Amino acid sequence: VLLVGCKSDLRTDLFTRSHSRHTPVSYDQGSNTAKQLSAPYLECSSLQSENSVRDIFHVATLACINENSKNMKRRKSSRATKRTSHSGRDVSTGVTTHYQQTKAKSCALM
Ligand SMILES: Nc1nc2c(ncn2[C@@H]2O[C@H](COP(=O)(O)OP(=O)(O)OP(=O)(O)O)[C@@H](O)[C@H]2O)c(=O)[nH]1
Repeated sequence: VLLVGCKSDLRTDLFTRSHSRHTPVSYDQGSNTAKQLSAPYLECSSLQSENSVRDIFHVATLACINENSKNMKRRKSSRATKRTSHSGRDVSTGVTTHYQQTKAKSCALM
């Protein structure tokens, strides 16, 4: 989960500050809410910079890739444990069995 504060330009917009009934959220408010969610906090303004919006997608993409690779590592290690227990060998020795080697080569990524 990423928490994204949008329209960050309104924080410094004089018209918004003097005429709007709503007060823009401060960086600290956004950041604290993100902490409660255990999520990174980012801000952007499509009005000020297209790059800032692109950066959000960049960070979100990297977060997805990292999450996927973590999940794959978790899946791999749980499969290794299963294989080891299936082969009846002790994992704590760190010895790679022939069974593990041949199975690892046959895995398919979807
Ligand atoms: N000040 C400011 N206004 C913005 C920004 N991004 C969008 N707006 C304005 O917000 C309004 C809504 O923008 P949209 O791009 O239509 O937002 P949306 O949420 O996709 O709206 P829908 O397409 O109706 O779902 C428009 O008047 C935009 O000009 C921003 O970064 N800063």
